[in-house]
Amino acid sequence: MLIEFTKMQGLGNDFIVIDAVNQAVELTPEQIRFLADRHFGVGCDQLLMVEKPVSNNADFKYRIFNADGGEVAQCGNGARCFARFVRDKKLSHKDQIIVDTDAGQLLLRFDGEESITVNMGVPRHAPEQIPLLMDAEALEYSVALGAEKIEFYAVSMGNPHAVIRVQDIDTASLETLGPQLESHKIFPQRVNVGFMQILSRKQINLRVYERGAAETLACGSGACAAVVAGIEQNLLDNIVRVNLPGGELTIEWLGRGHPVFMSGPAVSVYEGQIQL
Ligand SMILES: N[C@H](CCC[C@H](N)C(=O)O)C(=O)O
Repeated sequence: MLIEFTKMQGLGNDFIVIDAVNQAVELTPEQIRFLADRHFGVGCDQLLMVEKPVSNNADFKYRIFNADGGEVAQCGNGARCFARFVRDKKLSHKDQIIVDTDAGQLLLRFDGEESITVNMGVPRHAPEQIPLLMDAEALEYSVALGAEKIEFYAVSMGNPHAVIRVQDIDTASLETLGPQLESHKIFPQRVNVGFMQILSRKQINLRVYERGAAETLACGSGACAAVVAGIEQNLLDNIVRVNLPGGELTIEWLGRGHPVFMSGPAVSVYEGQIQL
């Protein structure tokens, strides 16, 4: 099977994007792991499949696969790259695109040439992803990891996130705490782990150890989760600049019951073909 793809990135979070509207593509988890491999394959954090919509009011469906081959329901940086992809490929000329995902519908808007804004939906109450959320009022949870007691905020953006507040992201123990929390038994579907350093009520630094991909240069849904955590704990205002290792995102959230908006860039790097 010859597959045509576009390599894309959003703040260094990188993707293989495949048009599965105009080419018949079915990939096994093993094939996705091969494509994502940075030595033996193309290399990416996630692989995105662009498909025909499932809803009458949507323009497309898009599916997300982590580098470990697992399918997931949400990807913020991927949503922006998806929008750039369908415009560059002339699959849509609209300024606003509705896309079906396994986390519900997303609305994407082009803000001029550089930036794309995604309505990421309302933070979900998802006890199947995060059973702790059954205690809906708790703002913070804790878990013992070795001799340490780790406190975190938990939220689903359609995908599960645990947000740990740290004094300095450069000295945060992502390499140890990331994998330990990612696959901890309190997260039956595993979890993305964000490490948030609050600089002011309008700005944070963030690093994310992603489920199924390890640390990435940026995580859009992780940026949304971190801002929700900060606002819920009355530490942040409604519009926040999130500084990630790969660049900046602007996140806006008006509070419970409201959707989270994420704005940032999306870049096509090169076109490719690969024989599977
Ligand atoms: N690792 C995530 C999927 C990719 C999310 C991230 N790349 C983003 O930009 O939101 C998960 O397993 O839920």
